Amino acid sequence: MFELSLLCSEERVEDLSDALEALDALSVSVEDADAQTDAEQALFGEPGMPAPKEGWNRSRIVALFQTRVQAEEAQALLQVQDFFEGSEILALTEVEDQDWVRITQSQFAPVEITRDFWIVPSWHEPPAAARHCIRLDPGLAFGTGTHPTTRMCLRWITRNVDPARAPARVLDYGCGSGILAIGAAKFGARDIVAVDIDPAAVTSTVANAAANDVTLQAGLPDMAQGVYDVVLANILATPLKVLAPLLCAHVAEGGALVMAGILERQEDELKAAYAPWLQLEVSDREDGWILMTARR
Ligand SMILES: C[S@@+](CC[C@H](N)C(=O)[O-])C[C@H]1O[C@@H](n2cnc3c(N)ncnc32)[C@H](O)[C@@H]1O
Repeated sequence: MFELSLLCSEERVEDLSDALEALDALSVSVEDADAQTDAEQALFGEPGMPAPKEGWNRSRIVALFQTRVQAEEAQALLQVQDFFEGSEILALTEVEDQDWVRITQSQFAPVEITRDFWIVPSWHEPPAAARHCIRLDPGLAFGTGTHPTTRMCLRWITRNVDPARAPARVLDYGCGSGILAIGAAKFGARDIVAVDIDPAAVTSTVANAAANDVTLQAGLPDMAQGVYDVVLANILATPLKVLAPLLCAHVAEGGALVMAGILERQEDELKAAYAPWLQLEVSDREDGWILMTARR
């Protein structure tokens, strides 16, 4: 492929971008020509909202073409347009073919939860020390083991779900990728329900469970019925407060509630919200996040 880049003022960005698209560019991107210098301008936008400005004072437009002929034709045609005045061609260069799959995959290394428990993408060999291992690829749903909240829940599982004891009934409420439910299975839980309000998370959980030879039931929150020995909920403080009566009602006598997604400064408000049912305590901390647990 071939990349044509040009420099223009903010007023010319729209006309030139439209023209490049009309000339069969595969993609057109606009960036600050002064990025990484003292003259760099910060433009802040909200996802899904129109850009705050069409471009920067000095904008660099980069258009990608399938062939050199297309890129050269576009360059020649643009240069004779009146709206090209004041702009300049920066370069026309060939873009090397890249193995994007390999480049993307190389960014995801195995994640260590404890010395012998790892989250390992399918394209990696498990580390030699990994006695327990979850095979998980980054996908649409949250939960690849890289977030402190997920890691704290998994560490709790390693310490408290015991393969030698009776099969534990576990509820993963807000399962995302299903990582906690699968982690519980790896440590001996045998009766596992994983629920999420996001149907894409349910799909992801089913696929990840199958890839790990784990049997569980996954579905929307209504699937959670009755009481469980362990209730895991890594959501966020506000929904956790709203869910307090529901989550507590799912904790069996002698069972444990394990919650993450809570910032250190939210400890007291969570304790107060759960006080009518359970006494929460902080049992782990990482990067400003806390793990709050309670026993019935
Ligand atoms: C932070 S992710 C946690 C994913 C995974 N359990 C982990 O520990 O990495 C929170 C998940 O909770 C789900 N969620 C948010 N509010 C929920 C609610 N009220 N009921 C059920 N699931 C909810 C989200 O869709 C998301 O998948």
